[in-house]
Amino acid sequence: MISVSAPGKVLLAGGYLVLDPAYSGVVVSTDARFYSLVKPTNGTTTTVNSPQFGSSWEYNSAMEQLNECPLSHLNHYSGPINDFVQLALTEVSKLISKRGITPKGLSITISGDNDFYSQRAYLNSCNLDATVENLKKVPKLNSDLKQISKTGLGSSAALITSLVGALLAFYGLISRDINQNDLKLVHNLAQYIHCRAQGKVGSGFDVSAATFGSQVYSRFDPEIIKDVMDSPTTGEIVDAVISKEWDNNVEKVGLPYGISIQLADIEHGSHTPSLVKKVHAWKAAKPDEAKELYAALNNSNQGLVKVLKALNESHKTKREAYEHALDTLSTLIPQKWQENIPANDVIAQFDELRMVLKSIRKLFRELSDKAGVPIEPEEQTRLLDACSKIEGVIGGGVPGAGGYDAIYILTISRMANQSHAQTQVHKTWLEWTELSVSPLVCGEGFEGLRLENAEEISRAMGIE
Ligand SMILES: Nc1ncnc2c1ncn2[C@@H]1O[C@H](COP(=O)(O)OP(=O)(O)OP(=O)(O)O)[C@@H](O)[C@H]1O
Ligand SMILES: C[C@@](O)(CCOP(=O)(O)O)CC(=O)O
Repeated sequence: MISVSAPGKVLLAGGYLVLDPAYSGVVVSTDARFYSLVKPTNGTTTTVNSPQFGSSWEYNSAMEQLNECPLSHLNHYSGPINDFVQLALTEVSKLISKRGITPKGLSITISGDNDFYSQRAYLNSCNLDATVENLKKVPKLNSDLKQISKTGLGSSAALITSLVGALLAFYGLISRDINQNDLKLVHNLAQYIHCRAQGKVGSGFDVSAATFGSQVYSRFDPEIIKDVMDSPTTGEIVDAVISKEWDNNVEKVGLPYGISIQLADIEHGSHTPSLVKKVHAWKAAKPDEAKELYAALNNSNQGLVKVLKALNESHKTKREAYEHALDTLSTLIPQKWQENIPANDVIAQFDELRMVLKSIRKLFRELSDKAGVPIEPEEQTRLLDACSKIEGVIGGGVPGAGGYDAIYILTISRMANQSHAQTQVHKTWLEWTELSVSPLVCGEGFEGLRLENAEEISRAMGIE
């Protein structure tokens, strides 16, 4: 028995730009994770159980036979066909057969931490407000969801990455201590499967975060997988694609010590592909204007990378000044920070972070105006502005493609306890009436793919 997990993601900066290899994005991996548990059975069938979807999918035979009758789906006894799961199984089975391994009968269970799915309906049914305290009381890996509504953490990318990782580890194609080469293999295979399952080649930052954790990401060349997107594949083809030289770039950078991320799911929601389509239409119609705005956004995004690195470095080399900055700024409203800069250069770095987040938001609003797309809609502006007036709040924004989906806020908070800033941000959300704002419990996880204690995960999933 083996269990492998992969985290969710929040794209702090780089929405739209990250689709172009010339630009990079800053992505934070969450401590909300997706878990895949793989158990050998004596039989020849492969069963995948998803307690959260209330579904099981049974495949007609051992994975090697699936290989002979690709994608056949004999006994689908509860729930609709799950293209994401099915594609992961078939493509992995082709690869392991090609590498000379005989597949076994398996029982697989997949579950995501509660934050991947909105718990609103569940809390409502228990007459509870959407507060972090109440969310913490929801049973782990809640399978009593009243409806499946995603919160934007990238459930499908984390699901595919954890499943691919678990199967490759089970069959010994990656080692159990998961080294860099193993991560590359999982990344390439999961990225290819995820693109194929989605029917499009996105930037892939979600699979990259699920594999490598928090990072500065620039994308791979879509040409690497373009040819195999629609055509039938064999083990040879899958192996050739994942063995290519992928040119994606991953630089590990996380949130500096003492900074935590607060996430909220906004009930309204937006359809990401429509936003992307409209932005691209504007870009095609006004190439010069778009070039200029993308350059400015890139400048701010790079500024974010630079200041995150500088703060991480200061935490190592100027510990005392760093701790002093945390103590000072956690009690001040952001607008007062600049007055304290002369006394402490780490405060200047925190203030720079505040300014760079503001400038990214400003440029996203400009993009909203110019492209006629609500990337930071006015309702979100009002909510973010209200949060940005709280002591100890650094700033925030709309993650990923923006829209009405979600917001993130960075606060000064030492890890262990709930800081004043966090409490006030959550209070603001609970009392907010213009939009329905529901907090997520997770924070940054930093880590990517991880081998889990299979017994513990099995117990948490309620499996004997
Ligand atoms: N617990 C689960 N069990 C089975 N399948 C799941 C589970 N969670 C997600 N999936 C699969 O992932 C699909 C959702 O993928 P989709 O790309 O629409 O969402 P997403 O990855 O959450 O997107 P976003 O980037 O907005 O967070 C579902 O239709 C299902 O096939
Ligand atoms: C707009 C885009 O750059 C970001 C989408 O991010 P999200 O799914 O909204 O977190 C698209 C992409 O990178 O695939």
